[in-house]
Amino acid sequence: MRPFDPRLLRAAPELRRPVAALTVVAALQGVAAIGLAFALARLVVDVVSGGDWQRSGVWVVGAFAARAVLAALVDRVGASASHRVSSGLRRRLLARWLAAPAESRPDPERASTLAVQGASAVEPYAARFLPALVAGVVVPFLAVGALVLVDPLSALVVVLTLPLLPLFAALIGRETEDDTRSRWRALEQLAGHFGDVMRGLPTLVSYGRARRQVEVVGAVSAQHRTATMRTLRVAFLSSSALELLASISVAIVAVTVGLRLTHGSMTLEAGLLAILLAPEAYWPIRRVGAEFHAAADGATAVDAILTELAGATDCPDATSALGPKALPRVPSGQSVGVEGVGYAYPGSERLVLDSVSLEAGPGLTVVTGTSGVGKSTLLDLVAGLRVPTAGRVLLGGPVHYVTQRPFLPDGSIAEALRLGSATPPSDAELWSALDRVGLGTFVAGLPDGLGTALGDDGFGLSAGQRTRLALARALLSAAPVVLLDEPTAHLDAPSAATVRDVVRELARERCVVAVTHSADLVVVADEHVHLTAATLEAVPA
Ligand SMILES: Nc1ncnc2c1ncn2[C@@H]1O[C@H](COP(=O)(O)OP(=O)(O)OP(=O)(O)O)[C@@H](O)[C@H]1O
Repeated sequence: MRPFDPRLLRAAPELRRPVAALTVVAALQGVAAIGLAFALARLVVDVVSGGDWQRSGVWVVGAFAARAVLAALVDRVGASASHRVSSGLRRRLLARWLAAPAESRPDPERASTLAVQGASAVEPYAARFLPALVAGVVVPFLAVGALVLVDPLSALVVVLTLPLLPLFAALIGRETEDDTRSRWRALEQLAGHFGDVMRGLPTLVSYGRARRQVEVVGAVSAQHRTATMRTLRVAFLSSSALELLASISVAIVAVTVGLRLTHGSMTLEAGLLAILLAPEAYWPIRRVGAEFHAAADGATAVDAILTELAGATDCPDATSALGPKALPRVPSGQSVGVEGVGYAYPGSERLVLDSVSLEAGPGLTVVTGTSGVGKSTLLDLVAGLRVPTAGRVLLGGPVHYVTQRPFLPDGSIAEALRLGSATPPSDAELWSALDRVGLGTFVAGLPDGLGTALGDDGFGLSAGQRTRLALARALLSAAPVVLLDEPTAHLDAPSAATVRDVVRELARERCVVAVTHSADLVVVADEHVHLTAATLEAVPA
């Protein structure tokens, strides 16, 4: 866990300007702090000696005002940079995961922890810790420089004691590192377990096992709480240690100044200046220590996010980087070629597919096979979502893939339908596609029609309605290759017949490969291939 990782400036270019601005503002803050010390010392001397104290008073007020304005500026720059950085990192993480084949994506718990809490944890890091770090590097140099001119002996005391602060901070920081990591692990576990429980809640309730899960979630939360308390303890200890060290150092300066004032070997103004300037050298470093603990999660998250992004290829936007583009093309637009493909899931030696070959041209090709034989895996490979361990996939053009559980975004029905089209279809086209899949009357009967909001992942629709909505989306897309995974699953007989007609219609001008268990769909297919444990066999019509 490094206080600052230069990779962050490469991975989040939106941070470069704020960091440059913060460096300039930190230098100005240093100048204002030194100016304030000079003005205060002058004011005291003027008051004591009966000089022009009003003029020094104006300087003091001016320096205070400048410090306040600069502090507000730091807060503003930090706050706006933090929002831009966290959303930028989140966007890049998602683009990376969408562009990568399924095998090289992190598991869902890690992905959600990184993209949600991880990216958010970067906000205090960018908004508070980075400004403190920049000030911690710039201001002490200016303060010591001014002190050298005013009182070299005090400057020597500061130069000798100042390095102890970062040294102590680094030693305590090493302790924090393990605690913060274990806190993140506990958080990932908690997020993953909680997600699993929520998904499986209906099953758990029906088997009477829900109560047990409350205990398990409680135990994982307790682990997270213990790790958090440990981190906080170290943070408080660190702040106190740095505070004590800085106070002792300033006290040494004050004692040497006091002795020299008593002996008359130093003027009152120089003595006051030395006592006022010395803390200016320590406080920025103390603040770095305090903010580092507040932003320790952010530093760990930055490290994890940058490591994750380091595996990224150049992918300007998520959709364009999806698999099929990268795959070799076959001459005809509406065709798919699978040549000797083999596939084993990550972490498993077992080949789900072994030397499978398939050629599909314009028209409807259905793939059948017993449950679990690898049909969906084959479609994932053709869609480019997974990378074959052997052989290759050739594609005629962009692919539109309707999975068994199609994704519907949290938005309106119109947005869900327009998701798969490069040029957004008109409302009339949306209605026509809905009519063709038999959903026109249902959507027209909804209070907001096409504008009706769907919940996350199509919440509010039945499984069959979701499948038909996804099929309407396939109709609206211009992709010459359409892959369908069990398009007639979850449908009653009349709806299945409607979907069969739509699939046939799709197959008139495109290459449609449909995985199915439905004999009715097999009957209307142009080609039928049957996947057995290790191979695909053409079935005569
Ligand atoms: N994420 C995964 N990790 C490991 N193994 C998997 C994973 N997904 C599927 N499998 C295994 O791969 C094999 C093929 O699964 P696949 O979903 O492709 O079968 P399928 O023929 O489509 O089945 P169905 O007709 O029931 O949908 C199965 O034996 C399954 O256990």
